[in-house]
Amino acid sequence: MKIFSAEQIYQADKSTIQKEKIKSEELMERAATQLFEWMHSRLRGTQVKIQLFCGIGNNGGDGLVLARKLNEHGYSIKVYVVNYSDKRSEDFLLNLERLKDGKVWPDFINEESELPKISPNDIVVDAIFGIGLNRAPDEWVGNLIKHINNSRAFTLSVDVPSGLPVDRGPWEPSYVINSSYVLSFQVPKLVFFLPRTGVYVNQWEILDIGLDQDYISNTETDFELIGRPEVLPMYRPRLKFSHKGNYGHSVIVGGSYGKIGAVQLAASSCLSVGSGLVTAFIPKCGYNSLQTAIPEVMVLTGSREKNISGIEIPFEPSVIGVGVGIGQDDDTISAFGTFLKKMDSPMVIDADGLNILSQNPEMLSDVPELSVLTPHPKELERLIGHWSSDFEKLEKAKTFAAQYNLIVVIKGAHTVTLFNGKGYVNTTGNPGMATAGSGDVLTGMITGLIAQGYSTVEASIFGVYLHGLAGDLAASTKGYEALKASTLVEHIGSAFSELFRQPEMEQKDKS
Ligand SMILES: NC(=O)C1=CN([C@@H]2O[C@H](COP(=O)(O)OP(=O)(O)OC[C@H]3O[C@@H](n4cnc5c(N)ncnc54)[C@H](O)[C@@H]3O)[C@@H](O)[C@H]2O)[C@@H](O)CC1
Ligand SMILES: Nc1ncnc2c1ncn2[C@@H]1O[C@H](COP(=O)(O)OP(=O)(O)O)[C@@H](O)[C@H]1O
Ligand SMILES: [K+]
Repeated sequence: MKIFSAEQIYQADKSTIQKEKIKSEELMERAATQLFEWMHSRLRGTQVKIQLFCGIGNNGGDGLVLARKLNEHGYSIKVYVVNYSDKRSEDFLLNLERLKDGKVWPDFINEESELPKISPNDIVVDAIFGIGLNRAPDEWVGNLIKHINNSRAFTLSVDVPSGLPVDRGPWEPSYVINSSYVLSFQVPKLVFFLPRTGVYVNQWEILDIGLDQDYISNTETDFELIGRPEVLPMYRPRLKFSHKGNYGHSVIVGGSYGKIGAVQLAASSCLSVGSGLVTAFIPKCGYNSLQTAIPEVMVLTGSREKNISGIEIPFEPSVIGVGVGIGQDDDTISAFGTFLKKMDSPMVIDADGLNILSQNPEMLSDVPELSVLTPHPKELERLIGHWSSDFEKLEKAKTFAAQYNLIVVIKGAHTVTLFNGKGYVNTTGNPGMATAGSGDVLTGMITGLIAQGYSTVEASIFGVYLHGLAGDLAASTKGYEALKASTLVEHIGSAFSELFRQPEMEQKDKS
């Protein structure tokens, strides 16, 4: 699903209004009717107190239309207009009159007003600011936002949490609504998925307000949300008369004394994702444990006992995944540098492989083009330097990826794969995956997919999605805390099956 910028959403709005020959107030009515139906279908007339806080722009206008409809259906409502500016939008004004026609008179809140009482049992509708927010809210508005947050009432945000800009970090982090649920119009917003801004969004849902489909399909976006519909077409089926030679020979290079488990995890996930053959290249100390732990994996050892001091692979592998547990011994660093110079087909580089690159940036130009780098945020910072917001991070990482023609997979709660100026935002995964070795599993999975003929960018997007899905399936039986990286590997098979589960079966499972 495409993730639009604010400008693109305004364009989609305009294009819909022109094409359908409707007025903007009709689009507002349509959007707010969706909000109302969402609430009504859940509340079914329950007499809970609903406090609506509406700004003076179109986000506030949506709130006023919602208030009118709730009132018409007998809900117990209280409407506040947060009067932060005298530049009220036309559709806001129109709907203010319509609300008054229904005998609902909002209270106007300004700098001098007392903060209204909000009980934790109330429902708050947050329609103060939408995507039009373009500067820091005034202090008194910020204080009202803090007051709403402190109330602990269920807070339903219209389109976006108020105070959260959609194209940058917030000016003042405490002046943003902590939303229990965001009903976002037509398209998800990038800020929902980034670590510093996603924290304001507990849950979100898209309401389809029927914006111009042609505009939506023909407009290129900088980011795309990756769900099942996006990954399914990438899947490469296994053929009936195929043999192991058809699915590639992966090599995992890594490990050092005390960190052989990283290779074990990467190699077993590489096999589980379908690589035809897998060989591990490790220091001697890991030989027995690895051979015992995974009989299916072949093992090559270097000349040293405790670390890798030279990388010699006596055959032509389909792909190499390098770096997990490899350490940063001086000899390992120079072995890695020499190895990069020799290699010209894309590889997957993780963990200490990335740290070696950060400390020896001259090696970066030897990394084969279209290789996949899989940093967690700390490793990324070592590669591209410090950032002051998620947006700056993404920009810097995009520039870095373009400079070396690489794929950069920024791991996290919503892993973002960057390639060719575009970001692919993953939707699977859970906090149970914040555990030792889960990154090693991802490295093995991406490597194993490339071995089978997936392009490196597809392997990254598909691998990240499948890795998160394996995590979600694992968490559904193990819970978050007990989830171990090896449990992820065990769930790769069911993650594949889950990809093809039919929607009817989902319905059945829910009942
Ligand atoms: N296609 C869509 O997605 C639709 C969007 N609509 C609504 O329209 C909203 C956008 O409306 P607007 O463009 O009117 O903007 P907002 O309602 O988000 O903000 C109101 C206005 O306040 C001003 N402002 C911005 N930051 C401020 C600050 N810190 N202090 C004081 N004033 C500030 C700006 O001039 C802005 O236009 C969306 O979020 C959505 O709720 C719907 O009404 C119709 C369809
Ligand atoms: N809160 C989270 N939600 C979803 N996925 C997560 C979360 N925390 C970590 N992950 C995933 O787990 C993996 C962790 O990788 P990494 O930090 O390299 O771990 P390790 O070095 O221990 O292998 C990444 O793929 C990341 O996206
Ligand atoms: K809002």
